[in-house]
Amino acid sequence: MKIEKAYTIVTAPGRNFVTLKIVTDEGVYGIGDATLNGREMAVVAYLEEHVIPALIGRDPQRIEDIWHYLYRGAYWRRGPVTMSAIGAVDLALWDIKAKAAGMPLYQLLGGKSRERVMTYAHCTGKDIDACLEEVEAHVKQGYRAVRVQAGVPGIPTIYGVAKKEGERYEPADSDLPAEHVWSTEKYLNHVPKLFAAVRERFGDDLHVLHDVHHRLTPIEAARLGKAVEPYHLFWLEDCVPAENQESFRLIRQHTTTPLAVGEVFNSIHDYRELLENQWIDYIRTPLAHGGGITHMRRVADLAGLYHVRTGFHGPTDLSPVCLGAAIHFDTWVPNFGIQEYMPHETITDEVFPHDYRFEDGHFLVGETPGHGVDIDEAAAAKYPYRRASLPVNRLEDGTLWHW
Ligand SMILES: O=C(O)[C@H](O)[C@@H](O)[C@H](O)[C@H](O)CO
Ligand SMILES: [Mg+2]
Repeated sequence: MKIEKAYTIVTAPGRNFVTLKIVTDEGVYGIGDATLNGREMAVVAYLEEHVIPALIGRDPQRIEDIWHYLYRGAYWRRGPVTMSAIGAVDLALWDIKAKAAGMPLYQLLGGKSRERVMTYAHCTGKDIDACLEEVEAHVKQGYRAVRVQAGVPGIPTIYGVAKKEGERYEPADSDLPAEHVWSTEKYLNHVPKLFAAVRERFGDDLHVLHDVHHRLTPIEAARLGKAVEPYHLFWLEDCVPAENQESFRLIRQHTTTPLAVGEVFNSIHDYRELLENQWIDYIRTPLAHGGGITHMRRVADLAGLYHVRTGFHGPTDLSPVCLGAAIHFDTWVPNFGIQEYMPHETITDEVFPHDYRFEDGHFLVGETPGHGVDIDEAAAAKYPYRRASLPVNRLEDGTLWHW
């Protein structure tokens, strides 16, 4: 079998997505997700100029060798653009291998470790009461786990909270970055009240998660982790920027609140100290940004040594291709924790037909050979790309702040 051609498809059904399609001389093809929110065209350029020409004529079944050719063989290693490009190739190649074998991807990985994949939903509100209503609606739909984010008095816009009630939030919502105002003091004084209210109304069994989006310093994160211990969160996510892995030593010394990190990571080396020192509890890197299945299963295995579980990123800015592949991975991986789920818009689902199903707060993996997600190229062509950016944050005095 040989790779005959490969090309990128950029489409914006609701939001931007980049897809890589690899076609073989035997007619079997595979697709991978190459979407990097707000930096889509950088990955397209990397794939078209540096990756696709080097793939033509290769045997697509040699996934491991192609991965190392693109990673180890490159002078410039790692980074989100490179690793998303490699991730897209890897997902497409696993799709091809599973199709050629006539197996759903989870079978090729080693078979089912569980019957269904627990997901968590996003519940947001302009204030605590509005957020509680969202939780109520999701519990009624069968969710066992919810991420809660509510507006904070005195902060005009909070990332992760929908602009209008009943709407979802879109991370990249303007041509150039919108500017948000951030106040750590107001946030830290308010947010524990949200968890107290959730526990009071919904009791102890519901899994409750929260995302800090990297806004705190280590000692502030320690204070928050400690303050919310009575409400036993499933996890506290991205409480500090994580370039300095050592920050987590300090946080861990102060709190038993479980910590999740990694949606902006792309390499096993980003995790090494965090895992070896047992400073975190969940890894978040999606397959599409972490070099695909070939690399992320190594990260998951390393994590497993330290009782750390997976909790893959699953926002609307990863395409159904990444989500579909993740559901196969989640069905197989021994140390699975939870899968994030922000439902895609109907037009997104129409462009990306898939066989995974959502039922009663869980995903059920499909049985179609491959990862079970396809792209309708004619439908994709109807939605042209438009630049969209994530916001930036400034403190109340104008200082540019962390993501
Ligand atoms: O789902 C999450 O946990 C997130 O933090 C997202 O809202 C990201 O910020 C977004 O996916 C960036 O592209
Ligand atoms: Mg997050």
